Amino acid sequence: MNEASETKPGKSLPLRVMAAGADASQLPHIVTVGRYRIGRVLQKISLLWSEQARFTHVAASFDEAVAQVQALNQRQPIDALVGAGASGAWVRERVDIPVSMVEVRGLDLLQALRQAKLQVSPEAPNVGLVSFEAPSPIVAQFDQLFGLGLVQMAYQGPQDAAACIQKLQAAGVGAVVAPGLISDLAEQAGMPSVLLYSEKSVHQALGDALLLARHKQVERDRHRRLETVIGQLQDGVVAVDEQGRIQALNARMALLLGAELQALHGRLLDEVAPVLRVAQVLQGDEGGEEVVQLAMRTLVLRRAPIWENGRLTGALLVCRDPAVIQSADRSLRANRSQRGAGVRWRLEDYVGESPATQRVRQLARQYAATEATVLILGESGTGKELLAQGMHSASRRAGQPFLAVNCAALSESLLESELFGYDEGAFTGARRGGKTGLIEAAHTGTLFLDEIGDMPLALQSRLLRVLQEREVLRVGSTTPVPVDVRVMAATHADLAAQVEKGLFRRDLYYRLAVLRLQTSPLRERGAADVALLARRRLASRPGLKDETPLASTPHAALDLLLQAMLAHAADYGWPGNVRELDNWVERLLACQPHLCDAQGQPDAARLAEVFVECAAPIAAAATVSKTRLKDSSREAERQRVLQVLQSVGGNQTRACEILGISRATLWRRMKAAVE
Ligand SMILES: Nc1ncnc2c1ncn2[C@@H]1O[C@H](COP(=O)(O)OP(=O)(O)OP(=O)(O)O)[C@@H](O)[C@H]1O
Repeated sequence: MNEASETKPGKSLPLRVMAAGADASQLPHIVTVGRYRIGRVLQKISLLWSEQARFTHVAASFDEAVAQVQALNQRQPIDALVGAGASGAWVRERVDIPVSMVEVRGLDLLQALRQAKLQVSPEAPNVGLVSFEAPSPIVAQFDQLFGLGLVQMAYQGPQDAAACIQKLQAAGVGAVVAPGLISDLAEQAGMPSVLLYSEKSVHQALGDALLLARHKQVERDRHRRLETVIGQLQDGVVAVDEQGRIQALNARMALLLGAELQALHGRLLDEVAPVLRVAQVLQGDEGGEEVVQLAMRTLVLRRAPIWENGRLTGALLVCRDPAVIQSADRSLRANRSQRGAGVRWRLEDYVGESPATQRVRQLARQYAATEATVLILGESGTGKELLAQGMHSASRRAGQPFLAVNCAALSESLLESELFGYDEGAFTGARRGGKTGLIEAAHTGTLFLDEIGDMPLALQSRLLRVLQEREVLRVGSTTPVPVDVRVMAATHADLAAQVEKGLFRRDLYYRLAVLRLQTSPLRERGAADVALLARRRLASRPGLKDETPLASTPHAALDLLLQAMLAHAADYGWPGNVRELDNWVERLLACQPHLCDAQGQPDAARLAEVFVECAAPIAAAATVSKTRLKDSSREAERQRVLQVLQSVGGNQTRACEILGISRATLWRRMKAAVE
């Protein structure tokens, strides 16, 4: 047999034959393995398949073949292998690539035996049949039945191949049918041999290899896609198989593990980074989140087992930078709090040129630049919320949520869940998934607590904890959530006096009153401020908001009316402050035609009729001392509330509109009225 054209052992021979125009790199990569005779057959037949696959031939056997296949796979991933006989089985046991084996078929065997029989000599008339590992019992039965005179023999590998030839010679075998190695050795020993495998079975093996390769290729493409996807992630991601070997990871994870991405594939993760304790998850532990130190960084590690069809097939580990989590958390909370994030006012909207107003504006501007808690004191309708919003807008928190809650308007339990939120199942009727409280929702922004003086004592303690610890505990939860919230509080009440009476916690009072603002009631701000405010309010009404100055035509008449209205209210106490003034302006607009006489001049009597509030008792009160003025105003307030409520049949919303006060103020005044 001619061995001259044989590829030198140890060299890989790429068979570069393919259809014109096809992109070779897209074709599956199949490697045929075999030396000598089987090697040549594999190369020859694979040429015929070159349009369907890219072939490389490894002309080696056993361990040498294993080493070459592995090296080749590193350079150009192999989709499938084709092997035969003992060497093929040897390689199949040792590499992680699908192998298609060249099989021996019955008819092929008979054909081969016939060919061998034709080559025996009278001195050695027997035909030998060698198979790998064990002789075939079926062939033995055939031999017995038909008296073929076959000498069957088995060999276990390269170590007993030479001995096998000697045994064949000793048994008078003149020609042998054998797999690659034995048939080659027989030829070398001068014994004619026929290859056990037919060309047909080699074709069949190549066809099977192609199917395996296509399957592998699809899997590899999927894997590549997965790696591309996880490559985009900011987090470090690694997936391991059930043994803890790295199957896929991204560049970020490779960086954290301190090695090249490619070099990490297939390595045991527990050896590379024991701190990730992957073995624990592979034992079925559900993992969860924990903080670990990796590559000199503090990371949040999330580990999860991978289950497929009820079987644990690996684990997924994700390492996150806490800074990324914090920023996501911030934006989540900010989004969540959109429900109340509307800030309408800025500090410039706090109108007034009286020294007291200017001073408040100036102080508010200074406070806006700090992070300290602010307590705003003043009567209802004097712009306390306006100032809080203004400071928020002028602070570094502008753009973040501004959430307001009126502590007087809610019952204790409602206020508690509104402010602190609750966990799922915290109480009967608690919403599924729990609820985020306003304190949490205001994270990175400002929380405005209106009417803080009305906050129940139990909640005062909880609020104090938030201010001291900078964390909030949801109702029913034991895990505090860190928050970064600036608190501004407001009250019309004399909080210091409430502290003395034990109605307000002293420690909370000091916490809240780090910075203070005192708004002035309208009656103390002087006629100029009142006129200025009234004009601004009038000018901001829809339809009047044009370029034309109020005092010129066509608004001159209106301005005249406004002046008359203010003159009429010169001694009025404005218990509802700016909100009430607003209400007056509204009334003025609505009653405008009725308020003028036939000459178009303001009619004092009609004014008095429409603006009844400043009739005798209040006007008279304006001349008495400040304290008495307050008392008389309060009395007037009470009377007016009762009067208005009566006139609207107890409809509180309507009464608020008429009085120009908030519901909380109405509620307070109603309380005072029944006391
Ligand atoms: N100095 C001011 N300049 C312009 N508008 C003002 C001023 N003061 C109050 N207002 C207006 O009066 C109305 C009530 O203001 P705001 O709600 O801020 O008062 P408040 O003191 O918080 O009242 P309450 O205690 O009843 O909640 C708002 O429409 C606000 O714009």
